[in-house]
Amino acid sequence: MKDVSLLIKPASGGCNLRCGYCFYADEAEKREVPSYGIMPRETLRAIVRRALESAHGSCTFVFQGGEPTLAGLPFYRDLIEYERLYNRRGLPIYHAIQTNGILLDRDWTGFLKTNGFLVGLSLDGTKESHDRYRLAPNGGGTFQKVLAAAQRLQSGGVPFNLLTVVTADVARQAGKIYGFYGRSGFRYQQYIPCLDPLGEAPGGHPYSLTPRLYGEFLCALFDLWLRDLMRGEYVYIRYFENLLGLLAGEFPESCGLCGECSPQLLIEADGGVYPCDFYALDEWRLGNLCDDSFETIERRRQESGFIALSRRKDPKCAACRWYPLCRGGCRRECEPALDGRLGLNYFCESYEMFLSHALPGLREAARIRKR
Ligand SMILES: C[S@@+](CC[C@H](N)C(=O)[O-])C[C@H]1O[C@@H](n2cnc3c(N)ncnc32)[C@H](O)[C@@H]1O
Ligand code: SF4
Ligand code: SF4
Ligand code: SF4
Repeated sequence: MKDVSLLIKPASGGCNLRCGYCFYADEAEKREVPSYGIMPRETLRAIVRRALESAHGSCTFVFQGGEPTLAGLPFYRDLIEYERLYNRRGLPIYHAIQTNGILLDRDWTGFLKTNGFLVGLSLDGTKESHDRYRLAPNGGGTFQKVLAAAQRLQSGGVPFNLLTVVTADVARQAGKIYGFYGRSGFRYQQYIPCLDPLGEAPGGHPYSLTPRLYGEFLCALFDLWLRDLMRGEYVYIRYFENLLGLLAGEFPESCGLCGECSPQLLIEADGGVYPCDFYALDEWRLGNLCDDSFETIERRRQESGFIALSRRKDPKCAACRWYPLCRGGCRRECEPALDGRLGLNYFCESYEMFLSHALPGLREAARIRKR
């Protein structure tokens, strides 16, 4: 393999929060073994060794969960030690961690800084929208703690992206949230449409995002972002950045814009491998990185038809004028797949509404960025 990139769950689905919408808690509940516990050191060692001995380019280790900080700082110190042991060819190694921020004290931020971790921090907008669903086990809100973690990252000089789940509440407050992030110096932002649990008809929860609300949210956010760009203030918003790349003929970095699922490797705490964070389910288990080579896992991925299915889109996409910028979106938004074909993306209406609103502005943004 050229570059190896692994999404690792060191604490499985274990978490110190109880966010009402958590898709991973939903997936874990649907498995025979909901939690694989904390990853044993021997498993971590085997994974790091296999990755570093198989790669011919770089190695990227992304830690996620559940809550990956629950594995504890010594786990990550051992990771660095295993990398030192097995990186005999001096390959470049990159690190990232996606966290709810609750445990991020000065020891953590110091470690993340020293070892060049890129951090994703989950914050759902203002206190009002964040504290609606991102709750501690006792039911209390977590906004103040996450804000303190963000400030600690800022003062420690650790680069971080905010990840904001676009719930129905968040969608109604684009201006308030974007303004708050701007005043707080949070210039790297990613917004993820809130997904309803697998196998349920969408729209059944107070957090459920409707296609119309999501379309309106994207339009409002885009106008604010473009206004800032025209004033010379640049804010990174991952989706808009990917659209600019697509317009310039580049390959998108965001998986849902590639036109098909990319070959991801999600590693559970027992070393088990799955094709995507959204499909860490028993029926999609591809093997175990402690025992199986990357070639074996790749062969099983092909046999499973996971990527092939993502190419069989709803017929509406083939005739759609927005396909070059939408590409049918993420497969998880096209469930249920029936008769060997994906359904129409649940947010199709949002993408049509947004792309027809934003195309002239995107072209203008591309011109401004070229100057
Ligand atoms: C499953 S969490 C794991 C990492 C860590 N516990 C955290 O919250 O950042 C990864 C990301 O998925 C987001 N997320 C959780 N449930 C979601 C849902 N139903 N739809 C979209 N994103 C969701 C979280 O807010 C977080 O940004
Ligand atoms: S903190 Fe992350 S893993 Fe934990 S419940 Fe919330 S979204 Fe899920
Ligand atoms: S389901 Fe979505 S995120 Fe997962 S591999 Fe497919 S396009 Fe990517
Ligand atoms: S806008 Fe709708 S029809 Fe067009 S490519 Fe996207 S999902 Fe398909």
